[in-house]
Amino acid sequence: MTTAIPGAFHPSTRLYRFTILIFISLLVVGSYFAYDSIGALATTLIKELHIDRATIGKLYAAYSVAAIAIVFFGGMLYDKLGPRKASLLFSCLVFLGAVVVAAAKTKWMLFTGRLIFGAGSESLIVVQSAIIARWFKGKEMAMAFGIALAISRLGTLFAFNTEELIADHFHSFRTALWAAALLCLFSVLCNLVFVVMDRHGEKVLSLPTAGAGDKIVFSDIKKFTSSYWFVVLLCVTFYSAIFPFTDLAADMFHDKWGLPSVNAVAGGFLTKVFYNFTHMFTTAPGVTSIVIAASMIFAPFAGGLVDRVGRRASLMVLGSLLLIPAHLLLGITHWNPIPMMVVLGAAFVLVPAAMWPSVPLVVEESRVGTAFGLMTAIQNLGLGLFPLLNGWLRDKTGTYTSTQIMFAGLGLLGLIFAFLLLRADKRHGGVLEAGSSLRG
Ligand SMILES: N[C@@H](Cc1c[nH]cn1)C(=O)NCC(=O)O
Repeated sequence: MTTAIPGAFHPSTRLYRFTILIFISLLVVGSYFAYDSIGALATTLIKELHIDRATIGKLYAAYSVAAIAIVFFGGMLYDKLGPRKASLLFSCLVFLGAVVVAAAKTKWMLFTGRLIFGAGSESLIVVQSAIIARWFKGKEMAMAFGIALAISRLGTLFAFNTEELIADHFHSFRTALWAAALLCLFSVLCNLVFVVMDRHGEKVLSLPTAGAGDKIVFSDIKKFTSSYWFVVLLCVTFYSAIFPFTDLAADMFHDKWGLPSVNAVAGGFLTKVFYNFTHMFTTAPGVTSIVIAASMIFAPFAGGLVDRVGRRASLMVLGSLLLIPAHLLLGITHWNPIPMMVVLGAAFVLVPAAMWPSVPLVVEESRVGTAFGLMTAIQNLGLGLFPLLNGWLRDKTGTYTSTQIMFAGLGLLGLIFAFLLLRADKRHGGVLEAGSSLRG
């Protein structure tokens, strides 16, 4: 009798797992790009559509309202439909939402598009997290989350560094919004590759199939431990101090530091893109994207570190702490903003790299989709409310000082929740603080 040796691209190999990871990361690149198209184009949209900053905030709020309404059910749908059907459903919804935004002739159509887009996009991010847990639990999970975050955030980085350029080059902000829709279509195509690979892997490795989880009932939520709830509270305060800030940061750098929206340079479109990317420290959207760029470079390394040494709760304490001085200094001084943006980028590595992979460690496997869904729904309460407050405070006071103090306050709240998480984790056996060597 001969024993078959698995080939180099057998589903049990690292190569197969990491190839799947690339495609499930590309699955959300389009939606990350489209999400921040609005913030990246804020200065142009305000001018061309005659809207105020509060309306920019409202477009983000519309996204989050839809997400709050649907994302929890999206998590449950993942547990019911399984990764393939759920990801296809939501990536098509993302594409549809982006098309409606790009084609919008009225303000109401723009809001409808953001609602459809938000319903699909946040559910898709939940599905992405659950798929990573499916393929990487007990292996290189934090590193996988780190790589996925880094690749997904490519969408954000490109949005901030190309959207104004596309609008400027083609003399139309609408072309920039169509570029976002096109990238969402690319993500649907990446989804199809994932579907084929996941189906094959499921057969060969006997992975749990759709609907294998127990029936989800609302009362199950009561079974989540205090560690889970502190992770959720930290998630909402931490992300409220990052994304609602970047939504209008390009406008702040334009307004307070006088940075231009694009660097005017002669040549073709690609020359302009290349020049603006390599001079990102000199434009308002470029400086905004420093938070994203810094986080992208370090996310996979931070993930690898978390897998080895653990200390998830401690890293969340450190990351939350960094937010406070960075936001305060941006608000109350006219110092060069670049160092503060790099510090925010460091926080934006530490907390997410430790936080997202903590969820599968503190909830039962069959509840992972629901747990991510619930966490993302609650996160969106902040992602919906704080862009509104940010825009409204800026319109009312004429400066961004008060909004920066608000973001520093959110950092302080996050720090308190991170300390409470550290204490709760000690009571629950220290699973979050343990590294791979401790867990065996
Ligand atoms: N729920 C998302 C929000 C988002 C940002 N850009 C597009 N969607 C999220 O929290 N993503 C995780 C991250 O750290 O980027």
